[in-house]
Amino acid sequence: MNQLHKLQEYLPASALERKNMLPVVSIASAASIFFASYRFFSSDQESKTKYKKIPMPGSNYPYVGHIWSLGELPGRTIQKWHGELGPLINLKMGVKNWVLVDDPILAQKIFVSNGVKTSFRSRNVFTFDHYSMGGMGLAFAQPDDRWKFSRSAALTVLAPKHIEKYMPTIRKEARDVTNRFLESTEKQGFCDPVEEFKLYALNVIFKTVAGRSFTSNEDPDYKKLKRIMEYNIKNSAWENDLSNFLPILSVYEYFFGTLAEQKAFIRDERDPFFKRVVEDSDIIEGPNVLKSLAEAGFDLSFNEKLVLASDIILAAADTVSVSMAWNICALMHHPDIQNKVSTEIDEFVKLNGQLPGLNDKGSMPYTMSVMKEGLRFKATTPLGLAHTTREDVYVDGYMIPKHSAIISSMDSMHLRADIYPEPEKYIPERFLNNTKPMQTAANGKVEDRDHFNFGWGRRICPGISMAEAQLFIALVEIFSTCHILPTSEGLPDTDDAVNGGLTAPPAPFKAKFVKRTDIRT
Ligand code: HEM
Repeated sequence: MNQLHKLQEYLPASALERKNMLPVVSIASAASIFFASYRFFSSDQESKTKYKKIPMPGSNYPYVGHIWSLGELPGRTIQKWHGELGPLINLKMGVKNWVLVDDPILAQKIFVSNGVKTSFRSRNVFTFDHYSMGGMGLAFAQPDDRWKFSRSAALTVLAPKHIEKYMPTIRKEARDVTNRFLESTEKQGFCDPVEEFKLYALNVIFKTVAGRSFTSNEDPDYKKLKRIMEYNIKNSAWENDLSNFLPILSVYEYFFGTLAEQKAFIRDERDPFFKRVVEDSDIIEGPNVLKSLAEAGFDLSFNEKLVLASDIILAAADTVSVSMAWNICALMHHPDIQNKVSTEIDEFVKLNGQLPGLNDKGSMPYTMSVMKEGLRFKATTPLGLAHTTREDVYVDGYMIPKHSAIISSMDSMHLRADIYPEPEKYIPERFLNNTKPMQTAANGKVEDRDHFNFGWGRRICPGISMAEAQLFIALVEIFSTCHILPTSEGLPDTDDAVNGGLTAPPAPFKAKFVKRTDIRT
């Protein structure tokens, strides 16, 4: 249960009506709001009145603002609010100001044209102080010189030419997960794609970063790493950082006990595990990202390497496994589309005598389109990773006050009918005219982007090519060998998602992976 759920149990929405609030809570909260208001309103008052007001949804309770109204899947609620109020909306999240955008052109202006002002991260105790050891690594560091150095290191070692080195690993893991699907279906009549893709994604990224992999999801080290990953993803989400939004709650830290527990988790679980990863990476045979850093001339301290390794594994594993699981969930509803992918692969094999590899993506437009449509159909991170601004930002007649979190509403952006006709339908053909590599599309003109899952500007995901390699090769391995069928329980519900913290995976579902008998050679 996250902090928000705990608090909502104690304080249901009805208790938040102004008349019901305890005076003491009111006074303390009012003090917090005053403090926050001072920060917002210290922005140039005069210029503020000249700018268009950013619409705000009505369900805004006293003191807590919109926190209570976001629901179990905030991305969905926010999508509804965008539908009612337009491409830019303003939420009051306790003392924090959130501005959300679902129009890519406007997002480009905010995150890219104003990138110098809008590339900060919020400074949370867990992510900044504990997880990133005071701003090391990439994901939660502020965009200072240290971050720039780590980012350039990551971009170098994750560039396509380096990824070539990891292709045998990706291929092997994709084959292994396919075999596990088939075996599990044979043994018990079904398999669990959400869980199996976790092992696939963690194995690939752990082998890439640290040179090691796991043989099964019973391996104690695998269980430990999975726990570290899940804990970090969950605790990096705003729902577990409530005292940042409602400072009054820091008084009640004992109520949650979360900060102390988070600090202990990093100290007692994350750090020892990753200390070993960094130490072993030098002596383990074969290529790995940590070795490549030194080979490419990036001299990072031990702790910088530890946080960077943790960042890459954390950012890569959950996102890739969630994206794959959603795509399979959608494809189960479309046997015709599965067949088209299989046919494209068969034709490639007939011509070339082998399965397509990374450099053959150009000959596989339909498979590329399926990969992209999977990412569009269900956004991996419904709210991306929030940026913050330290100065007022002026865009299209609006003023975004300094210290606001700026969020790309991924769910909503990917379901805009003006960009993606019939957005609720899974139609890979919509990408047949845009099959360029996702890295190229993401860094090109905004009008030519395929989708927006990898975020924006200076903080755009540095792992796009690695993600593409894993998603593409997994599709190739699976559909060169299998059909995916529903079990007797029926098809999975493509609307049934789970709040996983930063990501929103599909609710667990069962599938039958059956060996193809129609392979055309
Ligand atoms: C489908 C897979 C993936 C998705 C959807 C995804 C999405 C994202 C998003 C939305 C961000 C935040 C961008 C922003 O702030 O605007 C991000 C950041 C990041 N991603 Fe990915 N990612 C994926 C895979 C990967 C992989 C495979 C790696 C590494 C091998 C990776 C490494 C990172 C890192 C280190 C950051 C932090 C960058 C920074 O703050 O400077 N990601 N990713």
